[in-house]
Amino acid sequence: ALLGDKYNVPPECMEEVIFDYDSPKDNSTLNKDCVKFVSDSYRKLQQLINGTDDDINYIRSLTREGMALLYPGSGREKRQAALRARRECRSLTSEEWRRLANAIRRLKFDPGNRFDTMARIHAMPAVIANAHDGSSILGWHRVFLYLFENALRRKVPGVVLCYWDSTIDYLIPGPGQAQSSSFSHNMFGNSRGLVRTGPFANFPTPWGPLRRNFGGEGGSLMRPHVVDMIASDPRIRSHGQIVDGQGATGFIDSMTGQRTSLEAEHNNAHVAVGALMAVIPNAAWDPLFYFHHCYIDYVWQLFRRKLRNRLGIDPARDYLGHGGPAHAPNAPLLGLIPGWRNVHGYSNVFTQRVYRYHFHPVCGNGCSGSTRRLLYCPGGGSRYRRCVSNTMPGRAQPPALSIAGRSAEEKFKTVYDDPDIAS
Ligand SMILES: N[C@@H](CC1=CC(=O)C(=O)C=C1)C(=O)O
Repeated sequence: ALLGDKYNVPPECMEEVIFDYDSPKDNSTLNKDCVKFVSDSYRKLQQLINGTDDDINYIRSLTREGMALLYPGSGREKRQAALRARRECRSLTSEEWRRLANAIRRLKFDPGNRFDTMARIHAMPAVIANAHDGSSILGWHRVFLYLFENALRRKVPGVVLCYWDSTIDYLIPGPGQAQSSSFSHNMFGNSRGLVRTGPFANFPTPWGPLRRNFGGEGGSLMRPHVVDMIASDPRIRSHGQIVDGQGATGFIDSMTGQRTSLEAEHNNAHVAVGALMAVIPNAAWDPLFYFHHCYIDYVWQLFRRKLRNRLGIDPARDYLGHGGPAHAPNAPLLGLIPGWRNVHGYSNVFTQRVYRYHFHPVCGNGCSGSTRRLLYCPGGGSRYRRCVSNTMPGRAQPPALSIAGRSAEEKFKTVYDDPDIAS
């Protein structure tokens, strides 16, 4: 378990990290060295993210709460709740989506603007180096999404993040991706220019009102066959093949013969959305960032599940440290939970104790039970045939799958064994 790990917070200091040592009642009983360890960690964090006292107090309470949820059994936590179920955003009911979008709006517009506090963590130079272009990208963003989700749940109890499976938009035939129902007022808002529709319309950012530039800067949405390879091809069996950075190898995309990785595909989707999303220090100001990263975390979970169930490899022990010193296994996981090292982002604890994923929308699960007519099943093929995004009314395209989508499904149709992913 993580708690006993020699690189973690000293086990005798867990109480101090998790619980509020500032309260007079508790303070007398705490180990003074641990109190120092914790306050030093937060002081460093404050310098790192250039935060105000107010920011840092907020992050401090968020990380404490996060630790207490991750480690039930330390005595004072609530009874363990059911795992949060993260789903594809378009399969939420209108009411579920409204509540989630509202939580994001409140995080942004309630006093304190914690939405921007979180975005600034992702933007700091040392964090950028730790969280991109190497092994730690996956774990760093997993922990970040977890804290962000907890922040949303403080605004609207019970909300759970959803993921944007952009392969569903990729599969729109012809040039219709920018008119995908993802970019309607019902979902993420328009894909080009100032975002004027949907719940994030006119979101203020340090670079002016939120804008997107879909398709204007190159890139590509997530490609279905690449996701299917990561999820199921037994030759992709090491984290070194799905991240970038020094020492990482990637894998050969069977369709193009080019080398790629999950990280590279993820970059391409950032660039496809364009504007703020295309630039690392700006990206987390577009709420789409969180839905896209939730999908990357989902695909990582498919990969982890393959490692464990099909290849007998514990994903938590496959932290390889590609990408240079900031990605070394025991280098600090910056900007998040004090005392954590990069390896801790690969822990199994999140999907064992906090959340699980619903399988992405395919014909065999009724497009994940979606009722909002944002998706359709193209018919034919196996039950794992992906649902496809509708385009906005009046701009409908004839339903047909791209060649890439169809051949990938034929090749990998038997490999998704259990449509609902427990851990
Ligand atoms: N800068 C990356 C894309 C990108 C990656 C990120 O992780 C991000 O947050 C924002 C953008 C590229 O050009 O390929």
